[in-house]
Parts: sequence; structure tokens; C-alpha cells
Amino acid sequence: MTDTPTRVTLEELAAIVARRAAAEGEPSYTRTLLAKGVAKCAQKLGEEAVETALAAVGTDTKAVISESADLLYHLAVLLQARGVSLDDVYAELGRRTNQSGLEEKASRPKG
Ligand SMILES: N=c1c2ncn([C@@H]3O[C@H](COP(=O)(O)OP(=O)(O)OP(=O)(O)O)[C@@H](O)[C@H]3O)c2ncn1[C@@H]1O[C@H](COP(=O)(O)O)[C@@H](O)[C@H]1O
Repeated sequence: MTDTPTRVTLEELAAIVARRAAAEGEPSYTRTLLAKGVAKCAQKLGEEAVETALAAVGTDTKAVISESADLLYHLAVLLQARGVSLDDVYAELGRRTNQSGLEEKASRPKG
């Protein structure tokens, strides 16, 4: 039996999701969700985002942690579904570190 990890990073979660995506013939929520397509993965991410936001304005800190874990897992699934790597996202975050959020907002095309 494999040891249960005490913590899982985003990189490890993305690797787990990628492995499950490729694991044909094994029962897997990840595979089932991916098989339903990007729109379903996006819908689930939206639901988890709302549940996280609702938990954040409540009083149950454990619920905030639990909903945040659901949110990050479903983001990893959506990125897998769209073929976007965490490195792509990290590079975008890196690009933004040279300017403040307010500067970035002001630089957006008006419309
Ligand atoms: N981190 C997660 C994780 N977080 C949440 N979930 C599942 O996400 C689902 C979402 O919860 P909901 O209440 O919205 O589910 P639901 O109502 O059944 O969903 P729908 O019918 O609307 O699709 C639940 O079934 C959770 O078990 C996760 N499923 C998998 N993982 C990770 O992925 C690994 C592989 O899982 P499998 O792909 O199932 O083998 C696991 O070992 C974990 O590390």
C-alpha cells in the first residue's frame, strides 16, 4: 500500500491529475470528469469557486480550507483539459511581478 502524503503541492496535484487522465480502465473521478469535456470541467471549477467564496464569508475556517482544496483540484483538472501547464501559469505570474496590480489594471485596453 502506498503511504498517504501529509501534504500535496500544486505540482504534485497536476502530476496526479495527468497520471489519472492517462490511466485507462481504472475507476477515477478525474478521468470521468475529463471525459465530459472542457465545459463540464469549467462548470465544476465555477461551482467550487462560488463554494469557496461562500465559505470565506462564513465562520467555518475548516470549510474555507476544504473548499479551497476542491477549487485547486478542479483548476488542475481544467488546466489538464485545456492542455495548459502550471509552468505556463507560473510564467504569467512571473511576468506580472515587475508591475503592481494597479499598473497592470491601468495598462489594459479600454473598452
Ligand atoms: N484532490 C482531489 C479531489 N478534490 C475533490 N475531488 C472530488 O471532486 C468531486 C466534487 O465534489 P462534488 O460534491 O461537486 O461532486 P459531485 O456532486 O459528485 O460532482 P458532479 O456529479 O457534479 O460531477 C468529489 O467527488 C470529490 O471527491 C477530488 N478528486 C480527486 N482528487 C485527487 O485526485 C486523485 C485521483 O482521484 P481519482 O481520479 O478519483 O482516482 C485523488 O487521489 C486526489 O489526490
